[in-house]
Amino acid sequence: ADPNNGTVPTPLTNYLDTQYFGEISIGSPAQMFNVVFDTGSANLWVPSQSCSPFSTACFTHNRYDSSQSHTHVENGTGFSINYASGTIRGFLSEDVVVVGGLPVVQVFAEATSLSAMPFIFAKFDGVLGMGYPNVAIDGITPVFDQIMSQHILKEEVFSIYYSRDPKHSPGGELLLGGTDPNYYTGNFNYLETREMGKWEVTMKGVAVGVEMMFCAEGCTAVIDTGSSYITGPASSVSMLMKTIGAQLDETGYKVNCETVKMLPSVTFHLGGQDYCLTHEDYIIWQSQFEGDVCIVTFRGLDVPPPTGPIWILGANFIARYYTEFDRRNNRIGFAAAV
Ligand SMILES: CC(C)(C)OC(=O)N[C@@H]1CNC[C@H](C(=O)N(Cc2cccc(Cl)c2Cl)C2CC2)C1
Repeated sequence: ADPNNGTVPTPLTNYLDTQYFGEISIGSPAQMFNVVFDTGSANLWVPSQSCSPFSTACFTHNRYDSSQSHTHVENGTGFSINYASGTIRGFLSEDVVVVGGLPVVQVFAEATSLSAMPFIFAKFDGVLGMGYPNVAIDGITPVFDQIMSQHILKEEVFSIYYSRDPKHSPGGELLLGGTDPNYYTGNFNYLETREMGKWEVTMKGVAVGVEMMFCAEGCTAVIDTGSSYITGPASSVSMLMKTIGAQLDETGYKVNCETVKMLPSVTFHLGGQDYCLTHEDYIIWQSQFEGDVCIVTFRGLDVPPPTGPIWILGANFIARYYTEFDRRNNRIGFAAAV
């Protein structure tokens, strides 16, 4: 009998409200890795033991050593990902991957070069993409698809809880096969995924306070558990930041901490519902020795057509709204997070 009745939890660590990751193992005997469960991508990669000696980001992270695993299967096909934020290059291998105690035989990438930016800031070792197969590079079947084909999950869904405060424990939870009532209240509101095969929905507008300011004619919102912040078209975000009196410096937007209490809410109109973020949700208040710093968790990012222009709703949105990703019905559900 399955103690979890067809659901599989993985506790997540919350690093500074910007990186949420959980532990998986690869190989036999198990080699442990911390990975971001990223709905914005669909591949699994971890740093490789055969990393180039010049890749600093590799040596500060756990590395997979295929020579130490008796379930490793050679593949060797080349692999590379160009993120907006950095690049990784490597080659494919196959081995047993264990997520929440569930083993799957999985093709994944061993990264032999990781761009220093931004991976030297990463507390996690790698990325486990939770996106649809058609987003997967090299046409590799993603981990969640391999798990669904075992027909052991109660429902073909997974849900994500991100805590809002690094001091809470756990920092979050990935639940395969269902939703976890410990982490949400009220009912779910569902939105059909816009384009088959991506975790994105149609957004009907973005309001600041009571005033509709952006996306009034409709736009695309990507629900991306692997992004720290909310991003929108650079012009829209800079107008939004001007409205709340935020200044842009080399690390992002900041506001004077004295003004935080008076900041307006920002509301996202999704599927007939209003999803409101208050300053509590979109300001990260950091007390530093030279005084408090108040970071605004919005970034401008212009994604070129045909994909863009898009808004990306990342960790700070998900921390407020518990999210269910439903592969059976191709829809996303939101409920108020506890
Ligand atoms: C087109 C395609 C390549 C599939 O696009 C993507 O994969 N798009 C990914 C979408 N989700 C966020 C991913 C990302 O930016 N990072 C880097 C990152 C994020 C937060 C904090 C840190 Cl420190 C870092 Cl390094 C990966 C860790 C998830 C890119």
